[in-house]
Amino acid sequence: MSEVNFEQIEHAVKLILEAVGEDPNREGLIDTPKRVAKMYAEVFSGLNEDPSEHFQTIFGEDHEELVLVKDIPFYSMCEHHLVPFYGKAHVAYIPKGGKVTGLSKLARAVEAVAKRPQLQERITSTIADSINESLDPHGVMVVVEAEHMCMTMRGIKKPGAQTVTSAVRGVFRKDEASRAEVLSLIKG
Ligand SMILES: Nc1nc2c(ncn2[C@@H]2O[C@H](COP(=O)(O)OP(=O)(O)OP(=O)(O)O)[C@@H](O)[C@H]2O)c(=O)[nH]1
Ligand SMILES: [Zn+2]
Repeated sequence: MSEVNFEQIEHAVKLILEAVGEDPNREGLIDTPKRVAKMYAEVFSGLNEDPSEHFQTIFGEDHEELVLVKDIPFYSMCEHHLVPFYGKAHVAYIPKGGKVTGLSKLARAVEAVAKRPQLQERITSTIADSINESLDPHGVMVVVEAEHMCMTMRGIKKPGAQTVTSAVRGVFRKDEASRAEVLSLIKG
C-alpha cells in the first residue's frame, strides 16, 4: 500500500504554516498537517503503481481497428509548484494479434501516471509508452488537455488557458489520416 511517511509530511506542513506566519496550534489548523499528509498519500498514490500492471488483462479479440477512450478526467500535481493541473486524457490504440485490453484499464493507467508530481508532457508519453510496450499494438495515440493552476491562481494568471499535448507511437507516426481520425473523434 502507501509508502508515504505521514509523520514527515505532518512535520513539514507545520513548519510551512509557521514560516508563513500562521499559528499551527490554533483550533482551525491543529489537524491540518494530518489532513495534508493523508491528502498527499492519496494524490501521489501513483508513485507506487506501474501503469503497465493494468495491461495484464488481455482478451484474445481479433479487432485490429481503432479503440478510443476519450474524455478521461484526471487530476495531477505540477512538479514545479505542487499545485494541481487537471483536464482530460484521450487514449487511442490499434490492437495487434488479439491483444485487446479492458477499456477501464486505459483509464486506470491514466490515474496511475497522473497521481504523481508530474509534467503534462511526461503523463502523455508515459501512457503511450506503457501501452506500446505492454500490448505491442499497431499504434498508440494519447492526447491530454489540461489547465494548470500554477498558470491561473499565481504567476502569469491566465485562467482558461489550455495546454494540449500528444504522444504518437507506431502507425500514427507516419499515417496522418489515422491521426486526423482520432482528432476528429475526440472533437466529435
Ligand atoms: N513544460 C511544462 N511546463 C510546466 C508544466 N507545469 C508547469 N510548468 C511550467 O514550469 C515553469 C517553471 O518555471 P520557473 O521559471 O522555474 O518557475 P516560476 O518562476 O514559478 O515560473 P512562472 O510560472 O513563470 O512564474 C513555468 O513556466 C510553468 O508554467 C508542465 O506540465 N509542462
Ligand atoms: Zn507549476
